[in-house]
Amino acid sequence: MKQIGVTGGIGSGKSTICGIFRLLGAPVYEADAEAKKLQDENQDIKKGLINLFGSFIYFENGKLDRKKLAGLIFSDKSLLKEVNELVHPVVHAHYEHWLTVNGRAPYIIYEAAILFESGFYKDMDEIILVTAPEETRIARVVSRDKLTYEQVKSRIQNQWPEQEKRKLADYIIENNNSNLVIPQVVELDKRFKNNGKIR
Ligand SMILES: CC(C)(COP(=O)(O)OP(=O)(O)OC[C@H]1O[C@@H](n2cnc3c(N)ncnc32)[C@H](O)[C@@H]1O)[C@@H](O)C(=O)NCCC(=O)NCCS
Ligand SMILES: Nc1ncnc2c1ncn2[C@@H]1O[C@H](COP(=O)(O)OP(=O)(O)OP(=O)(O)O)[C@@H](O)[C@H]1O
Repeated sequence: MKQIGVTGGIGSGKSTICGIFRLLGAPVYEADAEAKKLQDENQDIKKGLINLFGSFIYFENGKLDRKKLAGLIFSDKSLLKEVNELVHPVVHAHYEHWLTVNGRAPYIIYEAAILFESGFYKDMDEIILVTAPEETRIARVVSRDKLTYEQVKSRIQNQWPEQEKRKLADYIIENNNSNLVIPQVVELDKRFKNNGKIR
């Protein structure tokens, strides 16, 4: 079983691409979505975040105030690092467990926005980078999440520049508004199912 990492900057289209892999039968682990669930449920993360910020970072119903956390960490690199160091080991342990259940498929997809930044790319057999021009990505996220241009920019400033990611990627999916993405994903799916060969 191959572990395929899918990454890309904010708004590049990772989730959209992973949705196509899922339709083709691949198990997909969504690290960012799982991180959000674990921030609400895992007691070690909850205690750690309350220690760092105070109990106001959680709502009374026990859910994390993500908007508040985002406002604090994306403008402060050292706080972001502390939060990452708290959350990432728990997500990785959760993923290892998920693999024991889903690892019988020919390949699995591990989707994460900060696969390179976290260092977890080293555990992957191959890496797909999803790309789109920065202005396109910002426009997509502003429209999807109702964030401001500046809020999206501050997240981009905490992610590796595209040219650094390109150097470490095995495959690149161009998800601009002119390339068709489904054929690019279908070709990669064939390759991964056939052990690297295109038939
Ligand atoms: C800080 C949080 C609560 C803000 O929530 P919010 O709903 O506003 O944003 P959302 O989760 O939809 O993230 C949108 C995008 O922001 C960017 N982003 C998120 N976390 C990070 C981060 N730690 N570093 C850099 N960029 C990030 C990504 O491009 C992501 O796809 C949330 O982003 C979060 O939980 N981040 C941690 C995710 C994580 O650690 N993932 C990796 C697991 S190994
Ligand atoms: N080729 C495309 N053309 C037009 N819109 C697109 C395209 N690809 C993705 N989108 C839209 O852009 C937005 C961002 O895509 P998606 O959520 O897949 O990105 P992501 O990389 O997972 O984002 P994030 O890092 O913020 O989680 C979504 O609203 C999606 O529907």
